[in-house]
Amino acid sequence: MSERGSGSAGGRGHGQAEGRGRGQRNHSRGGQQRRKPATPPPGPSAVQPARRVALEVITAVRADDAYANLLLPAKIAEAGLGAADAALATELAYGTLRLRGYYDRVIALAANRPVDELDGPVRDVLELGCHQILSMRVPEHAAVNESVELARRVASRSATGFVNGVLRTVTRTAPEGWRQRVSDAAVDADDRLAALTSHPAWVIRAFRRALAADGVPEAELPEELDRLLVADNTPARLSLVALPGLADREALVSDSIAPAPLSPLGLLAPQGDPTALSEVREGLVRVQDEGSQLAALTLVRARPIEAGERWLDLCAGPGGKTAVLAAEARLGGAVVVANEPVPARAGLVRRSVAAIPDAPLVWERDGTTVGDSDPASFDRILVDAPCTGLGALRRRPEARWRKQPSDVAELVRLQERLLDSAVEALKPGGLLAYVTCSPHLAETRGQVQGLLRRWEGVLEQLDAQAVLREVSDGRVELGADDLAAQLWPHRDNTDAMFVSLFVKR
Ligand SMILES: C[S@@+](CC[C@H](N)C(=O)[O-])C[C@H]1O[C@@H](n2cnc3c(N)ncnc32)[C@H](O)[C@@H]1O
Repeated sequence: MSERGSGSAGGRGHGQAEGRGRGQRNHSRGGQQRRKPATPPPGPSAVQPARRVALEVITAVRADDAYANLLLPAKIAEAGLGAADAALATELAYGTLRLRGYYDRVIALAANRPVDELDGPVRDVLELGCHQILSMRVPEHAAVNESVELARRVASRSATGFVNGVLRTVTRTAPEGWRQRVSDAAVDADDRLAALTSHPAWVIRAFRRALAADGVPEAELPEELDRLLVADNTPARLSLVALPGLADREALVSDSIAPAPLSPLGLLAPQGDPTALSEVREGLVRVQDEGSQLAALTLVRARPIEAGERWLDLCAGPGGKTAVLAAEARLGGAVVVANEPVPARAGLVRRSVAAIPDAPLVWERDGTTVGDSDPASFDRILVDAPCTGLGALRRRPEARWRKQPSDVAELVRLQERLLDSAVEALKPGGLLAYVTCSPHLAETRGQVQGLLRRWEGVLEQLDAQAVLREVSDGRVELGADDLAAQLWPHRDNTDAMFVSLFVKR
């Protein structure tokens, strides 16, 4: 660390209390000095429930691989938080998980040691404290004092002094000053971008390649990449889908709910509890990113539905696209089979379609075997394959830290096997949509090239871009002159969904 010994709060075992005024020299650079120091470490006191809930979620994500979007609502309900505290807990947990890569750099500088050397619970408390100090308008004394109190509860007694010292050091330099220090400490340009935007460097490289392949000229790549990384760190809007034939989208539009710009089924609502809408409670309106709606509609609207068609959603869990397919199929007289091999997720698929009359049959099979068990059986198949999920970072705050580059090859192999199985299960003349919520080229355009090579003379690629333009009334912004379509958060305000379409000869 270039700042070693320059007055950081660390430099000793974190179990040792940091005496006030020692090791706390100012790190700020010209004009960025902070006003007054935070108050001294408090004695035992109550922790605000929102902070306690946020810390429990952050710790469970780190230690138990929990999913924040599933755990947080449960913890909020368990703690009986009201709307304001629930919103605060959400900002604390999601914001910290999203930006922890950046906060770890700040902590390493402030503590003068790599964060890997810290005990997990201490690191969690420090990251949560940094989020409040550097990104929220929480008064410094509240952020520091409550963090010390949290440390008292989850770590050793001596860790409280360490947490107090590190966070007090953080408060002494303004947020812009920390950005400068983190930038100065980076080893190269990609490391700097990774640090400042809180993305793993390998993800940044994958995004750069995907943007280039999507037609972004080299000179525009840095700015376009910046916009994408910023969009990833901006919480997604609450996007809803009104299931066709079951909910009247226009009737739901109000002062606070607007029609979504791209999807003919979509609505945009203010952040908050979607179940405040009775149609959401009844399962007629569902929370779903507009990009996912467009992906499902690409398969549906590629050509008119003929009564009696059989459709297969090969990788259906948790059932978001299944619900759209099932509602559309019902209107056109088609039937849907949804397949999801993970039993708990198959349960979610059943729930997602429970409100739809003639709900789809749900199989719990390995999708790679369906081509053998049910050859030439379906008129349309959606393969919304398991993927790295790198296109949905806005909505899944911790997802960027979960995957490793080594995961990509295994996922690509599974996607290939699922696609081959789907081609076998498709009737001649049938339609196949291959979709991922990842822009990684190995999972998108690379996968399409391989598929067309393996099934030369059998599969023909169709113009998914043209279908998407028609579905969105020309409003979707697409890049490369290609048959497949790549959506982007910074351009389309959707997840980075990749959508491709094929017909079997
Ligand atoms: C990207 S998600 C699908 C999302 C879903 N289509 C939706 O819109 O809600 C991929 C799903 O594929 C499932 N999956 C994993 N391995 C599979 C396999 N061998 N066969 C079929 N599905 C599989 C995962 O459990 C996961 O639920």
